[in-house]
Amino acid sequence: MRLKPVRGSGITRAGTKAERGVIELDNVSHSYGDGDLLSNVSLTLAPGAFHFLTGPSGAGKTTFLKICYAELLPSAGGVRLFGGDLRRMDRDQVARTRRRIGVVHQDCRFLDHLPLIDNIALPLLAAGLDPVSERDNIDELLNWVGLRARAGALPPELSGGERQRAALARAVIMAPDVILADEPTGNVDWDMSLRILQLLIELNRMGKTILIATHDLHLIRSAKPLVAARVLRIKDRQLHLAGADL
Ligand SMILES: Nc1ncnc2c1ncn2[C@@H]1O[C@H](COP(=O)(O)OP(=O)(O)OP(=O)(O)O)[C@@H](O)[C@H]1O
Repeated sequence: MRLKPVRGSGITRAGTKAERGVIELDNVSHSYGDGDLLSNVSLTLAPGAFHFLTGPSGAGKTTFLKICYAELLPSAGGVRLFGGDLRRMDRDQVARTRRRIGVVHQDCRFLDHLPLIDNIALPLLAAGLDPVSERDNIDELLNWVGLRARAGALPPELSGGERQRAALARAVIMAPDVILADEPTGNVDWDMSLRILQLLIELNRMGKTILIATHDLHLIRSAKPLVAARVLRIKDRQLHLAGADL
């Protein structure tokens, strides 16, 4: 799979030379109003790195990812995306920057009345591009995730594993530099979990930076021989680097 950059996407590589990390959080804290959920968390995601993010249910993994892709501004602290300070970006800059980050949402977020192929093309439409001219790219992506025969299916007709792979295809349609995946193997059997993990590892070998939030320690252990991954754990509102004890 080549994952060719989408033409005319407006994605800028300006500032790349100055990048230290593709995503940098500096002393980030976040509260939904009832005490800090995350407290003084810092992280630099280096280009091409592969990270897992784990922690118990409710620890703040999804919140952490939302901060990383600028869906949520943290209550305090700094966020830099591809070298740019999020708080100094205007709406257009934020939109362009977010196109460089592909997200696999925990709940997949499909439009149920649209066939799978149109759901995968949605990010193209949102970026003002013509999906028809990207048809080869979409077909190649569907092939890559093994869903070419399901292109016309509606999301409710898909199995859990098909939905997760479709969500991954949609996350990479804009050829992002970073992929954030929130429980991408939730509700699928073990063979399918490994298949999805392999797809994410393949993307990493193409140079993509990967961050996977998962509570599945078995999945993380299975990745060990396949990829040099760092494992981050949210515990007691802090981010820790997990050791060999995992
Ligand atoms: N928009 C919101 N408003 C208020 N509270 C929220 C909001 N989003 C999340 N929370 C709360 O913040 C806490 C952390 O939620 P989050 O989804 O980030 O955790 P998580 O580690 O991803 O959990 P899980 O593994 O169960 O998906 C939870 O108690 C949740 O109820």
